[in-house]
This record gives sequence, C-alpha cells and structure tokens, in this order.
Amino acid sequence: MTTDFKVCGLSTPETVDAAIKAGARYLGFVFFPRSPRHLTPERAAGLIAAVPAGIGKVAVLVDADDALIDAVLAAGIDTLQLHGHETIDRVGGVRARTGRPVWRASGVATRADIAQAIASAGPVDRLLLDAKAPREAVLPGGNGVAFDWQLMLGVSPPMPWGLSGGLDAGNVGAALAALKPAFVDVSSGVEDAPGVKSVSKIMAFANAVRGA
Ligand SMILES: O=C(O)c1ccccc1N[C@@H]1O[C@H](COP(=O)(O)O)[C@@H](O)[C@H]1O
Repeated sequence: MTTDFKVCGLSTPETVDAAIKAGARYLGFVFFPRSPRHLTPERAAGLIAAVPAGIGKVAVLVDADDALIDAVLAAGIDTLQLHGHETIDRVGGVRARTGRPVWRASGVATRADIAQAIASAGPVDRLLLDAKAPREAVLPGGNGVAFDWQLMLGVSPPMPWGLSGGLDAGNVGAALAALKPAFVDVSSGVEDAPGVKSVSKIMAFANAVRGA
C-alpha cells in the first residue's frame, strides 16, 4: 500500500493539478506572510475550487488568530496544520471551535524534542515531525532541512504521525523504509527555487513514494 503524501506550499493552478495527478492525498497551502509560498485566503479559494473531493486541503498556519482560521476555512480548507508556538490549550481550542482535523507540527533536533513533541501535542488528529528550523531561518518550517531520522528509532508516537523536513525524491524511499510514518510531507524538495514548485519534481517524488 502506498503511503499517503502531502505536497505543501502550492500556489499555482498548474502545480495543484500536478499534485492531484501525482496522487497526493493532501495539498498544503501556506498562510504565513514571511513565506515565499504565502497565499491570501482569496487566492487559495481559487486554487481549492479545482480540487476534487477526497483530497485534503491543508492550511499551514503559524500562531494564527481566529479571524485568519475562519477565513481559510471559508476559502475551502478542511484541515489545519498548526506550525507555530501554539499551546496545548490553543490546539484543543482550535479543534473544538472549528470541528476540523488539526495537525500539530513540531521541530526536531534531538530525542528530547521528539518526546516533548508527543507530550505537548494536545488533542491532535496528527502529529507532524519536522526538522527544527536553523537558528538563522525566517520560517519555522519549509527550510528544506532534514533531522537525523536515527532519532526516531524505537520511538512509536501514540497518534498517527507524519514526517517532513528536507524530503525529496532521492531520500523519501529511505525515510519510509526506516521510519514507516503514516504520511510524508514535502515542500522544498519539489521546488526549483523557494516558492517555485516543479511539476517534474512533484511527479518524481510521487513515484519514489510509490516505489518505496
Ligand atoms: O513551507 C513554508 O513556507 C512553511 C512556512 C511556515 C511553516 C511551515 C512551512 N512549511 C512546512 O514545513 C515542512 C517541511 O518543509 P520542507 O519540505 O523541508 O521544505 C512541511 O511540513 C511544510 O508544510
């Protein structure tokens, strides 16, 4: 069975279409002005309108307020990926208020980070383990950096979890074989430049996931 994958940071009709044709289970849209992948809810609505039922439309949010969350849901988003410093109470509050699936993303650089990510995830539907952002990074994610996957050996999070950070067509097979996450998430690894997605790299990533 093929592992589910998400293509994140989509911003054009062509690349949304490519991700759908490649078999992505989730499409990610970033609502964070400092990101080169940032979209307004209005622009996202135009892209989401073309997505068939059955494919998840995930908003990547960083410490978003309720007004932005309501705007992205109105744009057609169905799943909320919280990628900032949201507390357990905030995660639970967003889930209770919206009734939508919530994913909690956490940065990993050490085994202690993984334990902390699990302990502080709150009532999430999925946990997304991403590489901790480099000190000089402007973004909390989407930096194309992987963490040391050996840190996950022997760790079995009690909730469905996904792997992200620095994945691409060349390494995702090894990641899947070693860690067996419920899903994988890619952004920089299917780009020609920050924010510029590549149709051929999306296809190559999908083939690598299927071949794993
Ligand atoms: O992609 C972004 O611009 C972004 C901005 C703010 C928070 C998260 C972001 N992306 C997420 O980062 C990971 C890993 O991305 P990459 O493959 O290493 O580039 C992924 O979960 C994206 O959803």
